[in-house]
Amino acid sequence: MNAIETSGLSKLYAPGVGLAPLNLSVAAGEIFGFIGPNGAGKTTAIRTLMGFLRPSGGSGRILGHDVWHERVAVHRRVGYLPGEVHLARDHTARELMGRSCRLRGGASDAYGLDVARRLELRLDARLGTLSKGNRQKVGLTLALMHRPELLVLDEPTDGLDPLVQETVLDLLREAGSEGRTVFLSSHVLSEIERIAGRVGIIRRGELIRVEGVRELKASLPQQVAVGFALPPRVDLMTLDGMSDAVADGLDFWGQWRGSPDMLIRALAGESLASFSLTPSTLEDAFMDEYRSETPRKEGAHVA
Ligand SMILES: Nc1ncnc2c1ncn2[C@@H]1O[C@H](COP(=O)(O)OP(=O)(O)OP(=O)(O)O)[C@@H](O)[C@H]1O
Repeated sequence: MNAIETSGLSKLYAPGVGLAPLNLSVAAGEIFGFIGPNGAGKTTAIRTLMGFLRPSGGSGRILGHDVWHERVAVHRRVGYLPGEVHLARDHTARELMGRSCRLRGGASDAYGLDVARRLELRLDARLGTLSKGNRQKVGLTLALMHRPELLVLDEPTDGLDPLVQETVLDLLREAGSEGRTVFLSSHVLSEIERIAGRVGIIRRGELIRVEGVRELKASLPQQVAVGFALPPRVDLMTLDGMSDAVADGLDFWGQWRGSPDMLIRALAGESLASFSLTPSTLEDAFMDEYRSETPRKEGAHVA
């Protein structure tokens, strides 16, 4: 059974605004990254999946439960981090964790305390006095503490400093290696690239691409930069697989699609001062997707 399965699940706030029919399957044990620019529909999709928004059409199942009709069961089984963490100001993280354990029939807080320690969370501070980043740490601890089989996280590293961001990525990787499923949205493409196996790109309410991170990156050209020590005999521009090439004296830049072997063989008899072949990042893939879009009318983005 897939951890997440949707069939035409949609949420329209107004005609053309919101989430277009979404068909998505996320297998148990996957780390799936959900990426898209501001206003693309990530939070709408996540809140609809969690049963906080009533779907306008279609259906969805989380761990086998209907996302709307069985949302109580979904909430019991999923570790959820909302995009904005709202907490009772007068309580402390320790109190919220205690309450969460009691609600689960006296579940242990041992792992939660470990997560809180790793995130350097101040357990006894009044939540109303905490900074945005520290509130985020509380939200993360509450989402992770019962080792749920599915984590649904809306921008988990938002507002955190780089060291804590690293810790969050470690925690999510660990969840993945324990066979648990992680579905996270992020603007920080480099972090999705480092932990996710697959990504879905959402644009203007529509899921436009779902692909493995490796495949997505492999489909992109690599950036070539060559500095020749002596005038070259080879004309790199004519190589099959080279595009967007520019030569300036002894310097050459271009985009290479193909195996590095071929390029290195072509350069074998040349005298080089420098050579680099830089793999594309998820950021490049994302920008590529966005550059290829045809402009549509502002405000009318969902079919
Ligand atoms: N309650 C609402 N009522 C009407 N329109 C809304 C509502 N919430 C969101 N929208 C609109 O739905 C679209 C998707 O918004 P959503 O917040 O899901 O995007 P997002 O991808 O999460 O954006 P961000 O990255 O900025 O958080 C946007 O056009 C937004 O203005």
